[in-house]
Amino acid sequence: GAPASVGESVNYKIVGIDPGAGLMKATTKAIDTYGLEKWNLVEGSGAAMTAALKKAYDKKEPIIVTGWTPHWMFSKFDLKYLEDPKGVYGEAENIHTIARNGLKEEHPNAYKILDQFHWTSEDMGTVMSMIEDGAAPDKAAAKWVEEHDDLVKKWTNGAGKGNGEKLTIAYVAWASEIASTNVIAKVLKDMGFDVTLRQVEAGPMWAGVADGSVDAHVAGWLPITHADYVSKFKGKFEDLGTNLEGTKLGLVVPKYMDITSIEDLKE
Ligand SMILES: C[SH](C)CC(=O)O
Repeated sequence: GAPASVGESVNYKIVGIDPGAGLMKATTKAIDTYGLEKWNLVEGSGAAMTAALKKAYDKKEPIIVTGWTPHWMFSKFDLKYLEDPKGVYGEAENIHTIARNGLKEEHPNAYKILDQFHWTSEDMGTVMSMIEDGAAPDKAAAKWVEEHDDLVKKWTNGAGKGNGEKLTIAYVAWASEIASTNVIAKVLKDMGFDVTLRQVEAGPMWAGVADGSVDAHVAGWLPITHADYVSKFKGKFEDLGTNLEGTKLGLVVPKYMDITSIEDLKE
């Protein structure tokens, strides 16, 4: 019969990640905005999405995933973002460091280090790739910190020692945040803080900072991606500004697929 449409070739499925991610909300909006009524967004996790991507890619099979930059998948696989002519996924965004109210007064040295934490997509990509290549996240972070003493010294500049002060940092198991969270945790530990990392979903990550059970997270995708969490917890956190600039979200496919736009999914 006629060659399968792209929808038929992937059973009208977009392979997503954890439901709390802003990327999932944006993709649900894209399905509606582009009139993709036959399509379904499959919930899962970052790891399940990359596993499905690898499985399809290795067999040169069609697949559409929710993707973001920075991510190691762009260096591992030959991928492209589908054009988003209706601008559902917005423009380039940034990642912010978010602290609980009171952190500055109670842990001024930790606050200063978190406030000064700032690196590039390339830096994050290096750590992400080490982890993807099999390094334990804390070992990859330690190696990167050791090799970037000049930059790390800017983060700790003017901050005193932690003297065993306890800090809890939450994160979601997105490849990007596994990398950044382990790096900042290593720097804080080297400065003498007793750091606990707590892996949670996106909602509980923001809620933890708001209720004070979490001291900070370095996973605030703003201004649009986490806008819902910002409005939900308005006044109950302090935004310390960006720790990384120039992120991107969207639908991602292997370059061997001959579609170029989200519009191409509509038959
Ligand atoms: C999956 S991106 C790292 C962040 C988000 O979509 O909430």
